[in-house]
Amino acid sequence: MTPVRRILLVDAYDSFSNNLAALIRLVTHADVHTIKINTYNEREFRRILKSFDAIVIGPGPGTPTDIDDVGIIPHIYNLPEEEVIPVFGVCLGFQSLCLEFGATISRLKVVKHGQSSIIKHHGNDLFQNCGEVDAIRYHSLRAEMNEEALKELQVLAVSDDGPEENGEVIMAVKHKRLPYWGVQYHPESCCTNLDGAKVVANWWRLATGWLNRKERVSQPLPEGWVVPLEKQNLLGMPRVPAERTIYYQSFHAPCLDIVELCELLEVRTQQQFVMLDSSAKHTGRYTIIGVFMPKWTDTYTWRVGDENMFTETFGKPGVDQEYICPDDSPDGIWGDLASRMASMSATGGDEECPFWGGFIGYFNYEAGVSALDVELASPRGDEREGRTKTPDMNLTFFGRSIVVDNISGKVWVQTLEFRDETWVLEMTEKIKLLAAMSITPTTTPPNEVAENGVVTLPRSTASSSARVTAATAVAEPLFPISAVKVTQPDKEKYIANVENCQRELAKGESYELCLTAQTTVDLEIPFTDDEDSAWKIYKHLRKRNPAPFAGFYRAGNTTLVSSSPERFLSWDRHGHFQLRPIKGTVRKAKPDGTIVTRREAEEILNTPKERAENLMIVDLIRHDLHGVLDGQEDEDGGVKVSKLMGIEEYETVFQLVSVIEGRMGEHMREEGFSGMDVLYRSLPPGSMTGAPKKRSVEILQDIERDANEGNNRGERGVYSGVFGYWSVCGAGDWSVVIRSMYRFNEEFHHENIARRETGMDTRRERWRLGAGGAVTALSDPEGEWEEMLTKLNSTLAVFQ
Ligand SMILES: C=C(O[C@@H]1C=C(C(=O)O)C=C[C@H]1O)C(=O)O
Ligand SMILES: NC(=O)CC[C@H](N)C(=O)O
Repeated sequence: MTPVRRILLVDAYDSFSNNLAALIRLVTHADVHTIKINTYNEREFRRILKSFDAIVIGPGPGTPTDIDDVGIIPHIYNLPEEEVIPVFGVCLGFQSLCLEFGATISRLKVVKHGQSSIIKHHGNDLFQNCGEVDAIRYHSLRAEMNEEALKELQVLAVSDDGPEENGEVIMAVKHKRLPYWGVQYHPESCCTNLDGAKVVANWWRLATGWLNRKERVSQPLPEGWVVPLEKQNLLGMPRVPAERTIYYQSFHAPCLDIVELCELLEVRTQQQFVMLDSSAKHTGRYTIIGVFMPKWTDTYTWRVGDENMFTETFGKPGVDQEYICPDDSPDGIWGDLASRMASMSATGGDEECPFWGGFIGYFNYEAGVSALDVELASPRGDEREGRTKTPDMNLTFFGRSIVVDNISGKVWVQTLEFRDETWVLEMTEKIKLLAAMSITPTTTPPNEVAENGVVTLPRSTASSSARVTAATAVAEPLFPISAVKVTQPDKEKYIANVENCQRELAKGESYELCLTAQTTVDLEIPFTDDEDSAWKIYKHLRKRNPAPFAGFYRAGNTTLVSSSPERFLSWDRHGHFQLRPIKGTVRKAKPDGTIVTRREAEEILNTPKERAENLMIVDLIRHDLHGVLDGQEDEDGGVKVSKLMGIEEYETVFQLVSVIEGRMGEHMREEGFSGMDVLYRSLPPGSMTGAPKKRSVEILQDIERDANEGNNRGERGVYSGVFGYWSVCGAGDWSVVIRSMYRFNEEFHHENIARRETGMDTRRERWRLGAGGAVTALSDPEGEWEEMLTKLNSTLAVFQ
């Protein structure tokens, strides 16, 4: 039996390399190990190569002429004769091959990011038995041949971009003597056709042919070869059996009104209140309320870089600190959460109910950036206001909860606490009574529910127009206009930043950048008005901009009011994962006052620009999922795109939405992996960064820092983070914090005391809103500004 071959994938910090690894694994049946371009020095690298049969050099940001972008790669082509090893280069890897043998690297006149081209080839070598190759390209740079290069390299394929664009662009080469091949396009993209992916099989046939002729045999892996980091789980030990048992009551209450339910639970007067809501009847389905228990419910907050986590217990004065990690371990807080959850997992809940108790809260954008191992700009924006006041992680653990299925009308009242049955029974009675007193059924008839729990909206444009009109109708303002001061991003600055982004795209530093900007709303509220502003805003937003991932979170010094349409990541207790990135936005209201129909939206969203934007994120998310889920022993593991660029209708916009799914097999879960491993390794959400994620985050941090004067200093804060739950039953669901607003409860605390003392009649509070959009090479800066405003206005309109 021939031993299993080993392939080394050298990753240049790209967001598609795990897709490439998955494709190679599938096609070659070899073991694929991934290292970064700078994991090893030259000496170590050469030693390691002896254990491999071939190298794949992946795509990446930057240019092959810059050593920082390619690291170890050039050494691969300069190995002594006896160490030569077959190579397959993709995009940056292809360009580095061409550069090494004399080609010149220049910029494309018209860059190609997420767009497809027909690749012209002769059906030989890499393209043997390939029919029409329709392939996705992600590049700003090109390799151009000259006499010197043509002595060594043979061109195998080109694409003809036409004289208006780039003319003929080289798409594949091989070395004439040495076992080196490369392609400029991306065989691993989900939109490259099968003939385009076949080159990997052909390369492997050619590479193994060469290996056999040379009788090159690889050595065993070096002693102590470490498991790639991604394969270590946060828990660091096998799954622990559940110790707790949940007690619950369930009943049907189709007339239950969520707002009334929250008011029954005293949202108006409670200092702390937490709810994940589904106010639109598609995608989202459940409303989950975490019920605070005096002296019992803990809220955990943490700041990036801190060794301590803070714990605040509801109804108890003071804050406790707990040591969690040394500064240099990025896993610290995440590992800590995984252990906490392991010790709290429970059994005995209703299979139908997604949440049985557990953590609810958010990780902000900066928490995600640090999980990606990118250093945060310093100093942090709020440093002078006290570090604990603006947590990057803010989670509350709930033993008591109420869950409402907004489709079937089923309600669960549950507790994880010991001897807490009385609370469950009393709460059940209260809710039944509340529902009985309600008048109109608020749930959707079950026949609109698809099998997967996703409800499709009616296609009728007439009904949608009516709804938009209602949503945009001028209502009584929530706060008197004179009490509201809005500070919006500066238009010129935003447009200049779109252009800054596009300059980076043209250089090959990124393929797509999700640029954002911050808006603040300062309110002056009479001391006599004791109705809580946050709840007032939420109720309004719930009606005005109903959203599948809406929610309200007030704990740990923060109030977050969300009407997000975007699921980031969900997982169920059986290891099924789902991500639903949105990219591509059309505003429904036209400037002339009429409404965009679904057909018109389809026309706008079916353009290369919008589809490219969406595709890049789909490929990026596949990569994120592959990163954790690949290499499982269970056969049912894997990643698939179950919906590509569907059009979804929301209150004020149409959006292009894709769905990517994956499965974590039982074997992995037994080892101790959980949904948190996937969440941790997928932050921040790719739809809020662009691709490749790491470089894009770095670029955006620079660009946005410059844009955000005032106390944000380029931080996105809760906006762009994720908001959701991780339940003791093993399930989780997290949305992207967009179309949302938040405030830090203690901001102006001292000023407000002074105001009252000096006899002023108003108190101050500041709400923060972010908005943005993906910038690509095809973006029109003015259009991007408009798109940002459209998104901003979906929430800002509450104040106008
Ligand atoms: C950046 C925002 O939204 C993101 C960007 C989108 C786009 O570029 O079309 C769509 C949804 C979100 O992923 C926002 O709402 O502020
Ligand atoms: N996808 C890639 O590898 C891109 C390579 C290079 N950064 C370019 O833009 O051309």
